[in-house]
Amino acid sequence: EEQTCSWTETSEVDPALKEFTYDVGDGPKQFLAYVEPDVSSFYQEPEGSRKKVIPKFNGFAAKFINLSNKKVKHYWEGNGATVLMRFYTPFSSGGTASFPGHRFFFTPENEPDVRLKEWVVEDYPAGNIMVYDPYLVEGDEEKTEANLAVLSTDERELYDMWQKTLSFHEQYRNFTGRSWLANYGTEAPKNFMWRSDYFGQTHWVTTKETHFAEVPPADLLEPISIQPSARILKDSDERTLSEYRVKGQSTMNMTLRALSCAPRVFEIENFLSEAEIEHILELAGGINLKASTTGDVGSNSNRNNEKVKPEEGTKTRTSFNSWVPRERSPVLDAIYRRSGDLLRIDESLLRYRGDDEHPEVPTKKATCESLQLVHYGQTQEYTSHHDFGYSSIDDPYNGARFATLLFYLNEEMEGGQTSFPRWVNAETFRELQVVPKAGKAVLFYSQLPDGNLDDFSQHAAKPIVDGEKWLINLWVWDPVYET
Ligand SMILES: O=C(O)CCC(=O)C(=O)O
Ligand SMILES: [Fe+2]
Repeated sequence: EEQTCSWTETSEVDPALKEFTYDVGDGPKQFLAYVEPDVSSFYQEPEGSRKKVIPKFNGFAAKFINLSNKKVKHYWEGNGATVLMRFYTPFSSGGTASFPGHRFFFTPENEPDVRLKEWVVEDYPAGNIMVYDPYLVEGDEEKTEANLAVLSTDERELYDMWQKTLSFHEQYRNFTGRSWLANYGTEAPKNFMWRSDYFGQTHWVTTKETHFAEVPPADLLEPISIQPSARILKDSDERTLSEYRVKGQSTMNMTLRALSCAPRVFEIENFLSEAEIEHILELAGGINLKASTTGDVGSNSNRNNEKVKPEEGTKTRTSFNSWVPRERSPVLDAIYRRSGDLLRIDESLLRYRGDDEHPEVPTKKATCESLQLVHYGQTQEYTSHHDFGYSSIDDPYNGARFATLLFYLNEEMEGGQTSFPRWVNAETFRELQVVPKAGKAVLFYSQLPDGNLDDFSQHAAKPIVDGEKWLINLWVWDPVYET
């Protein structure tokens, strides 16, 4: 068989995964936890030869947990203003990117003056997880148990699941130095993850989805079928609209280059061709972009936790965006297939599937979101945030965003870099900045190889100083996408 990527499949375990023993109350168990390697290894140098530089940026993910059977309101208090963030349904969690010293509080749903619990965010990682538990009497199990008697059996089950998660979190943090931001029981990602062992590490992967050399005529760019049976391509099948692609090329190589090891960030030059960019921007011309609404890192359980409209002046995201489904055009479908090859994720996982396609995956739905088209004008930005959210404690799959692919559609704007302020390195306290270049893709993972959410994946789109920025992004989930 012809080799299609630089990575040979082996049973080798990622050396950053270390076994530790924990106990959440039902006996000792083993877990393979991600332990951040010594920074020297990122430079391929002997252990201890380099020292990690503490970044100037001191923000991180603050996760709030409502361990009560009542709906509560979550407020942020800062800069002299009190801002309602969102509602939390019973036993749900949510979060936001925060900084040491920030103040938050919970109130009952209809009593804004009653503060059920207040927090001042501490340093990382101590300040990661904020719990409101009205039943707990510190150091008195008997009284706590008596208080818990008000819970129904179902509520008690959720409460106990949270207790296991919190207990695991503490043991995991003692072992790894990081907070456990996922639910207890979350497994290692099912999807393939490219290794990023040292700066500049490269991987290559081939794709049959070669570049479009010209934009096909409009009548060939109509939406395609969503029927799984119409989507299956055998290896030997010709790719769609091949007469408009680069001539004489049946496969194309893509090279991933590691920009950061913790978090794992790669750049891929020339992922999109000029013609593909032209097509996407043409589509964009017919799309009515809306002001971006995301501001606080949500829990995935949007069905429960209503967000509230961010107040003017507190928006973390000032760009405009729109969702573009994969089936919108055959060229977009090709870009999804190429993205699947890049991530080494079967393309069928990135669309609605037939019964015989990946029956081991518990849903038929795509495990990714629609492409998101984003436009930033002068001064617009997306302040530091995480792409992940928190799955509900009773989500049997613990689905969460896994990887983000950003595709830049233009270049030479001033500002507009994608920054990773917490990248682990031994040289500078400044953020890692990726400069947009037309056709370039950036890949980063929001999960760690042990299934935890990667707090260090925090990133921002720097404000546009001059010009504008166009980009599309693709969010891939693991193991399933649930809303
Ligand atoms: O615009 C960028 O460079 C980053 C965008 C981003 O972080 C997002 O859309 O989640
Ligand atoms: Fe993002």
